[in-house]
Amino acid sequence: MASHIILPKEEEEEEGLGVAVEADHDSPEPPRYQAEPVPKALPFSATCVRISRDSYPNLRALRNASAVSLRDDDADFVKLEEGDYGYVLDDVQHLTDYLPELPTFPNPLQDHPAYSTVKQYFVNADDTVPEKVVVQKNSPRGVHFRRAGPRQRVYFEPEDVKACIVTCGGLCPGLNTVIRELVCGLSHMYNVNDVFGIQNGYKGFYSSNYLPMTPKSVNDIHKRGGTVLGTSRGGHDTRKIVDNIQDRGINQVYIIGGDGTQKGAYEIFKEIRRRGLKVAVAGIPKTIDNDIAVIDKSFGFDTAVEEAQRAIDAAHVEASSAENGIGLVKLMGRYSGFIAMCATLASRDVDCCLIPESPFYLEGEGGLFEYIERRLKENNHMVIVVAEGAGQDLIAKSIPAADQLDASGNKLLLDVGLWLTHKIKDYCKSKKMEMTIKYIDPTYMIRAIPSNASDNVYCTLLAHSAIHGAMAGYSSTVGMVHGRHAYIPFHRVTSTRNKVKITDRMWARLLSSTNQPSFLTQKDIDEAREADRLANRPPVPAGTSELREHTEKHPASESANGSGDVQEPLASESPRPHQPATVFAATTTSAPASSATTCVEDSRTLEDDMGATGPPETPERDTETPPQEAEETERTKEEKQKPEQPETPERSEPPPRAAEHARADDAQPAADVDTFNPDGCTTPQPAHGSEWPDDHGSSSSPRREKTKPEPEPAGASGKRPDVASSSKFNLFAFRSFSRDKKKGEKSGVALAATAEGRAPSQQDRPAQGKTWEEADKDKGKKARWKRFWK
Ligand SMILES: Nc1ncnc2c1ncn2[C@@H]1O[C@H](COP(=O)(O)OP(=O)(O)OP(=O)(O)O)[C@@H](O)[C@H]1O
Ligand SMILES: O=P(O)(O)OC[C@H]1O[C@](O)(CO)[C@@H](O)[C@@H]1O
Ligand SMILES: [Mg+2]
Repeated sequence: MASHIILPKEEEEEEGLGVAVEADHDSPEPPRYQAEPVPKALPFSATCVRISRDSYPNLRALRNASAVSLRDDDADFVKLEEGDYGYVLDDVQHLTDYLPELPTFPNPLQDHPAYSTVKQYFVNADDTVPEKVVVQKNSPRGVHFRRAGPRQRVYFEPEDVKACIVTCGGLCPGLNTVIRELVCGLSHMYNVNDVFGIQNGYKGFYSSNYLPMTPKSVNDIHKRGGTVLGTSRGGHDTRKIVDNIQDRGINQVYIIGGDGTQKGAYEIFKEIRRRGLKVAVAGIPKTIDNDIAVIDKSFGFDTAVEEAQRAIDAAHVEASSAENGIGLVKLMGRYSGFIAMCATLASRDVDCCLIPESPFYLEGEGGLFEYIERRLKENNHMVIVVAEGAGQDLIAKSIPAADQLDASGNKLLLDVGLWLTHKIKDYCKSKKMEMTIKYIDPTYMIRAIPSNASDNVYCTLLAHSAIHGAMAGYSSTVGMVHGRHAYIPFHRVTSTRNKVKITDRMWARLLSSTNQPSFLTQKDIDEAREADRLANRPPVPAGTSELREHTEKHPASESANGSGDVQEPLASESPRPHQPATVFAATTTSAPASSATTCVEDSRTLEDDMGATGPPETPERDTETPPQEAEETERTKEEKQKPEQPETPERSEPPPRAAEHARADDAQPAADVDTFNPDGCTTPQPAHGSEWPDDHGSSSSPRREKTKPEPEPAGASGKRPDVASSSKFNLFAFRSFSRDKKKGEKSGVALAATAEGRAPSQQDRPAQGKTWEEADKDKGKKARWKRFWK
């Protein structure tokens, strides 16, 4: 009888693919691995084709490989391996890359009573995880990452391992769980008992005693917030750190921290490699802001979003208990507004969410003040959520303050919550509006709590993945990519930052959930699209001159080369004209429901702008044409074709504003098409790779108590129509259009006559011997010929 062990997805394995320890519990037990003659283990990396980006021979593969710009010195550490069908592995560093003759040992897990019963517990050495799971026919395929997990052969004997753990940067729920699971995992899985804690971040390597850690000493720490090891910013001195690692005989370094910390880990690894030390470096990404690139989400993020609900609930209670009450909640998010966005979507009590990625303005049509006034009139109260990095450009204008940096070089932010509170108060006073505003800042309270159940599980798996990787000789960051754990090269997570994409579906869902104005001008939208396009450009060759040229050309992508710590929020420099864009890409407003043809074309254009390389109906491009060029050619083609389009009433050019409406509206039905995701992770995704639930934007949630008035028809009052309601209007229009079209399939001619308010005449009837459908076709043909000769 086979034993039934229910495994988390990470451990599940397709039969036959893995290198089985036990192929089948019913079959006689196969001989133990060490009983067989052990071939000299050849790590996969040793078989890799090492390709520098300067000399990359195949442009197509290069384009598919990466949208990441690299610094020259980072390019030396890139290990790309090409396979068939555009497969590219962006591999991680391995000890044998610089110490080729290292001996290997059987993994002690094979004799472990807990693990040896598990079918195929060891991952196949060739298993990889794709960076992109949603691709189009002609779009770049992205790269693959090495799958995390235990290997059959390891590069350390348990009794030789001396491991250390350090936590750096800001706090985050789950830090203690990761520490605990590293200590327990090393001990329980690999019999490693020499584990030390480094106190107070990077500087602890050279300025504090190392703390011995045992499973017993860490047993309960996951129930506490913060980090038992202490943390700090600044103090990264690569040479001193590696001197200490070397002097103390440490050979596995586990580094838990955010983007800055991972950059530090990379520097440590490079120095270790330069010195030829047999030391594995494992980075475990930590950030409450969820701003680390590539990975689905960072640990502690779920806990933070959950805890933020309590603050939002309190704000809602305060606001709804007062006349014209406003509850304002500030949440963390220096450059990325994920916590604010997800807490807003989860709560349904929020009327407005402001994040660093989406610039906003206060006064004038479509501004925040106008919206507040309207919302209070409609509902008597409102809740605003603001991410700490939002509106920094606006504050800087009204409170001139010298830019200050923390010890790690991060910009210190001004308190947007306090500033907004005063601004709103002043505005209401000037309008003689009675109101009460309560400002809640729960930021540090959220960060300080222990992690919730799902984060605890995630932390455990991350710790285990890190241990398996280090034991197998890899140096990398670990993380979940589309629900599978992977080893990700350091350069991948340090060269870009994960941000909310305001041109993506998730932000559109938020806008339609809150009904807030998008605050975006057409310029903002264009800039955001351009940024998306740049993020999806082919990689920049490592050659200095080309890189420099590229960086000068595209300053927006500067942050992508990893040169600067601070990345300004998108479009923050642009002055905020008091003219709102009347649309937000895929969600907005009212328009004539007739332009179905434009619908197809424009939604395609939208997809193009967001990084897709072309519509399915376009002929396949020459694979060697760089996508930017190809895209431009495509656009030029389209533009050239435009004047030749027939001047039917549906296709006549609307005035600029109406054209925007039409474009956004027309994109609406196509909004179900997933937007292209050049970074592999624009919005955090739930574990197991499923899409975000599509009903985030639904206003019918039982939790949403407030009633929203029915939208006025577009243009009726000259006011900007509500985003969500007008989207529904458009969806309705689209549906009725489809219904009509179906009927028209029976007889468009007859239908046209009916629409004109007359019975189908003899003229409308099909010619003798012809069906209604054939008559329709004939009519279409005639019209086309007419247009052609014209
Ligand atoms: N480019 C870099 N090179 C080497 N070390 C760095 C670099 N950037 C930051 N560090 C070091 O990493 C540590 C943590 O950095 P930082 O304070 O920016 O926090 P973080 O890891 O980004 O976490 P978070 O921002 O989520 O709180 C600091 O000790 C800092 O000195
Ligand atoms: O006050 P500290 O410790 O510098 O941390 C504040 C920063 O840390 C973060 O939580 C990132 O870890 C940011 O959201 C925030 O700006
Ligand atoms: Mg950081």
